[in-house]
Amino acid sequence: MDLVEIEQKLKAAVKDSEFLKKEGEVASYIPELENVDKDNFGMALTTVKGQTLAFGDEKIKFSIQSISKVINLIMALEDFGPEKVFSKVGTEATAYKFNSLIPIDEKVVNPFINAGAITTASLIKGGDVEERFNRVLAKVRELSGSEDVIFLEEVYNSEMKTTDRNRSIAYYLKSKEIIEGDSEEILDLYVRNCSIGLNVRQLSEIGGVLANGGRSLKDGRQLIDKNVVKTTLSLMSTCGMYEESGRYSIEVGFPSKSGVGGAIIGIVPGKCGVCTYSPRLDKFGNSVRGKKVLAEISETLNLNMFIGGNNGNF
Ligand SMILES: NC(=O)CC[C@H](N)C(=O)O
Repeated sequence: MDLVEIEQKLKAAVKDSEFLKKEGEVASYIPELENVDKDNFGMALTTVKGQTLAFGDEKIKFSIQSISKVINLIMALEDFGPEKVFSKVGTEATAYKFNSLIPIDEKVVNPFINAGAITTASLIKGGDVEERFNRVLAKVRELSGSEDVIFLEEVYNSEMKTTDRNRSIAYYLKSKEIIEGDSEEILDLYVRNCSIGLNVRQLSEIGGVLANGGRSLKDGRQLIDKNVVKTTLSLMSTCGMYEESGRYSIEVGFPSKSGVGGAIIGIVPGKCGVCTYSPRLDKFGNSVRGKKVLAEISETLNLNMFIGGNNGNF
């Protein structure tokens, strides 16, 4: 399939999803997240050859929110290795909401709920919060191949004022000795990471690197260790879409991660990264229109990992 054909299929999927334009609600528990045009829609796809196609509101920057959980995990694994990381967070899915305290026992059930990502944030090396956050920003810039990744201060301030639930999670994790260090600082880093601002093109480039076994799309340099990529993508496919992960996997069939800002990043190993942005969410916190578009292109572009046959012909 050539790029022109891919482009046609993407456009068709966007058009076919138009009937969902008003479906779902924008997240309001972080007040600043309501401050967007609810009908925005953008998408991008980046092949492992480094070609990117982008449509719609492709220039609009939104907060990465829970997609930062992927970055937290990658950095924790690189900084401390799997043994330490998986002594603190597990590898199994949960039926509880992303901000629940229930899936915390000896460890947190997985790294893709808030408690898990607060834990992995605690395993990102650096001196103070500033230094650690700068490392995270540098990583996102490197992976997206773009310096124009920003910190959305209004989103950060808005969440910091309303983040009682995450604050209680951080203190609870400290009381269980799952995290070490200052709970407030770890919470601060977690929320800063959620407030990173970028667009669909930049996120799909990150997806492209993950689809390329962690190698740069520009010069083939290994930007993320291969084993870290393997672990991250496995967990995304089983836990990336919260308590909807199983259903989503049936319908879409490749590792993905969503955020309450309205974005979804998807990775089709060996083929492409893809990103949708549409801020209206379902009750689980996943973008309604994003899911529909990804389900359609999974079929029309043969991206479903669980279907063999003609799947290699991307
Ligand atoms: N699901 C999400 O995107 C959650 C991220 C958000 N910053 C929170 O902690 O609640």
